[in-house]
Amino acid sequence: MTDASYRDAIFTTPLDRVASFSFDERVVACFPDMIRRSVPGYGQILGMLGEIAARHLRHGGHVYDLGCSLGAVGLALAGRLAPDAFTLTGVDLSPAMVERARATFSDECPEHRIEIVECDIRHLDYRPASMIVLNFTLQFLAPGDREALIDKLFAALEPGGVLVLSEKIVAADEQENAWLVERYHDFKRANGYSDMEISQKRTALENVLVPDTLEAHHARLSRAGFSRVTTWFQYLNFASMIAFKD
Ligand SMILES: C[S@@+](CC[C@H](N)C(=O)[O-])C[C@H]1O[C@@H](n2cnc3c(N)ncnc32)[C@H](O)[C@@H]1O
Ligand SMILES: O=C(O)C(=O)C[C@]1(C(=O)O)C=C[C@@H](O)C=C1
Repeated sequence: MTDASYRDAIFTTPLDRVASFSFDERVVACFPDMIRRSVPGYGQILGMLGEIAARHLRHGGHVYDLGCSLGAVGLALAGRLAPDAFTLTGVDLSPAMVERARATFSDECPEHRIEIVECDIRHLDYRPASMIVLNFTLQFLAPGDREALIDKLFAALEPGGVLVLSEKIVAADEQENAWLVERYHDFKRANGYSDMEISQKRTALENVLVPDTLEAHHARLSRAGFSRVTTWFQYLNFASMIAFKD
């Protein structure tokens, strides 16, 4: 990374009132550490995205990385594919994320054709694309806005294109869900988060990150027109799907 990345200590002190989570400067400063310690399988998903791109991306095709944060998906693709293999547009709404992502790409892979746009992914004018990635981003959109975005992305994809969708998920069965969430909290504890940090972050994410069930994701993708949807990764209550357009 271009700038120093700090250890996530955002919820280490007790707060009288926990504000809603946002991707502000404090989060940006510790984001690489936060996401690796908070998302089970995050590094493995990034590694596999390079392989999926190598397999499914048309040579020279365009990629969208929606909610790109600091550009981890673009970096994974640039690490796996030659500069002439693809062009990529990373999109994020957070100015602090965008600024650092731009600096990272110009420092780390200046030969790759990667641009970062500061924009709401709901309002972007999409050009035809061969691969679209939503790596833990759809979950932050209001539930009522998700279907329209997926429909728009289906329309932007070329025939033969793929959409990769990674999300925190909820299980429809209450007992199953409780077990997954408990083990997820164990995962966070094992990664150095205290009970207080876990509980305050959970409060901060209420109504900000609203997870869907895997079934709801599959149904939405099918309704949009994707001919096949596969859940290729799941680790506790985090999953990644790939949807194919004929
Ligand atoms: C969990 S992070 C994504 C992580 C990133 N994709 C990665 O793999 O490292 C979610 C990102 O989505 C962005 N975001 C949320 N809602 C958005 C929207 N409507 N338009 C654009 N970006 C959005 C946030 O600013 C944040 O950077
Ligand atoms: O910490 C949590 O509970 C999470 O859900 C992790 C999660 C995510 O899934 O996007 C939440 C916010 C941060 O962006 C990083 C990771």
